[in-house]
Amino acid sequence: MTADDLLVGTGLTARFGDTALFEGLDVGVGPGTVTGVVGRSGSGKTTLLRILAGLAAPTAGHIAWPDGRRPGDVALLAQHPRLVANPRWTLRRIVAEPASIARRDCDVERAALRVGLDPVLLDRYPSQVSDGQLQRACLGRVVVQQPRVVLCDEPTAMLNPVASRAVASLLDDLVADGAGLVLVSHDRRLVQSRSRGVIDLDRR
Ligand SMILES: Nc1ncnc2c1ncn2[C@@H]1O[C@H](COP(=O)(O)OP(=O)(O)OP(=O)(O)O)[C@@H](O)[C@H]1O
Repeated sequence: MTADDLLVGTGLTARFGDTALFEGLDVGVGPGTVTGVVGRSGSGKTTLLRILAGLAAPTAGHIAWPDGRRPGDVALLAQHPRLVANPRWTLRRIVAEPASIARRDCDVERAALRVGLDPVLLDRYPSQVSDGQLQRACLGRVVVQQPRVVLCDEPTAMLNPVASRAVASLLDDLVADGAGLVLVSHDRRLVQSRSRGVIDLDRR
């Protein structure tokens, strides 16, 4: 953790029944940095992201935004886009939603191009596109939202190697623009080559 961290987790503990996923975990997310999270399936990676996003409470410990949290400051890119994307919305509406919540204009086509999504697909519904295309639309939302902290759960799991490299490069761009990234992945190479620090939930 450093003095300019945007988001700080202190003593984070997650327990379900008798099972402790992690205990006393300290996490700092600084601007323009990547914090990696690795661990076997079921080790608690998604649980940790949900706690950092404020979507779940830790069993113990707390999270804080030292200089305050404003609306739109955090985006969670989910592992399974179909579970989070509204099936009744077009991709255009899905991508644009953060701007409409913030009551500002956005260039949806530009965001689509930035994440490698053919703008022709913007008028389709989630059931009419592939998992990888839907994942790019969810990434397009992050581009539109411009959050200070991006929490990514296995962002390349649904993608072929070419698309994975494109997403990794886009995440690198977001970090270069100053976002703090928490990157969960089974791919230790993807994580280790980018991260300021790596949290290994298998070693806790
Ligand atoms: N709300 C809950 N109630 C009970 N158990 C839960 C709950 N949420 C998660 N778990 C359990 O906690 C463990 C960790 O789940 P989590 O989804 O965080 O793992 P993960 O490391 O992200 O796994 P994967 O790599 O397979 O996505 C799992 O055994 C899961 O069943």
